[in-house]
Amino acid sequence: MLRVGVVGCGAIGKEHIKRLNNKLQGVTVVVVSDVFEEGAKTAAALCDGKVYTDANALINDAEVDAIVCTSPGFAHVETVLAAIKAGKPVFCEKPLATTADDCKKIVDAEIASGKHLVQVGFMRRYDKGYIQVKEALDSGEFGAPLMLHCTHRNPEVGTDYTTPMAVHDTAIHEIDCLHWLVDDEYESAQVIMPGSTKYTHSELKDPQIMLLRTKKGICIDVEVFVNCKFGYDINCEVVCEEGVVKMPAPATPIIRKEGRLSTGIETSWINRFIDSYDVELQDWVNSVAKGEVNGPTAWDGYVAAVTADALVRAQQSGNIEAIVTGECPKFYK
Ligand SMILES: NC(=O)c1ccc[n+]([C@@H]2O[C@H](COP(=O)([O-])OP(=O)(O)OC[C@H]3O[C@@H](n4cnc5c(N)ncnc54)[C@H](O)[C@@H]3O)[C@@H](O)[C@H]2O)c1
Ligand SMILES: O[C@H]1[C@H](O)[C@@H](O)[C@H](O)[C@@H](O)[C@H]1O
Repeated sequence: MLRVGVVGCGAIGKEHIKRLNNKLQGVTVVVVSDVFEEGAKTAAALCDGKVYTDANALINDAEVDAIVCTSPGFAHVETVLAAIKAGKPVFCEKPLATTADDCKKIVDAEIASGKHLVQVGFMRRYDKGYIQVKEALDSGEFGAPLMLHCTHRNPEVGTDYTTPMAVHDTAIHEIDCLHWLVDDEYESAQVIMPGSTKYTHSELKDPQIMLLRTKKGICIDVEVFVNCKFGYDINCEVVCEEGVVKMPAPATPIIRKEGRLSTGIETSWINRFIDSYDVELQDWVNSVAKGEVNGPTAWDGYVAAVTADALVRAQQSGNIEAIVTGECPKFYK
């Protein structure tokens, strides 16, 4: 039985504690920590776990075999580096860190440790819909992919959410999964800002159109609209030489009522990707037992952060910005 400690007991921390303890096999949460003690106590009640307010105490607790890091992005680097230092596997929610420099520190520390310890929570690689699109593209039946049209819409975000977060908190999911989908690397980034919705504030331009070009010349547009009001709406359509492949949305009943034909739209990430989180974390638990990392690695987290940095520069400059990640180290091949 893998004994896990969870660092950060907010929204997704509590979701992961429940799934690790009640749904998944071969794992149990024994300790939780949060800088906010009351939050940690509430989460501990979900798993009958021990409580710390200091993440380092949790990481170095002899009862903890592996760590799940679900604190805010800015706090990830410290926890992941401490886990590597302790020689313990760590599943880190996205983003791995909020800057490429911090992700590089994690990559360097993991390579120096000589052990594969870090997995990043890019759960879309485990999503049934994206996997179906990938299988279709990999079959070669549709020819080469030429363009991707994507949307990432949230009903609303908190008032502390700012323009760069549209990249490193939200579009980071597309940044990771789209180049994986088409098996290519990014070359450049650009951001176009339409007029903003009345539901935003002075520190957040919303919506934004993010454009990515890959080395093979594939052009990707991602609409990020985090106060769209109507739902949690994730779409991805790949235009190929010989057809178009569109990701299916999870099915909901089709209703006929009062002269209207309608179907539901998810309103939260919790439900939209609920199956992906289960599959992702079960895969992590299984691979940790074998001393492996099967899912997205620290290098994937670093590549995403370099791309995110270019998009943030593009938000500020209005120009096309280069994306240069360098060669993938042998350790991750
Ligand atoms: N994969 C996904 O779809 C997905 C969905 C939601 C959130 N996330 C990611 O999960 C992380 C947490 O997001 P959330 O929505 O649960 O945030 P949240 O604000 O609800 O929770 C964060 C928690 O961490 C605590 N915290 C802050 N600093 C800490 C520190 N240094 N050490 C320990 N705890 C600390 C806070 O008190 C809070 O309880 C973020 O990185 C976010 O991007 C991923
Ligand atoms: O942390 C959340 C989460 O990653 C969601 O999947 C994304 O849609 C939100 O924009 C982000 O704030």
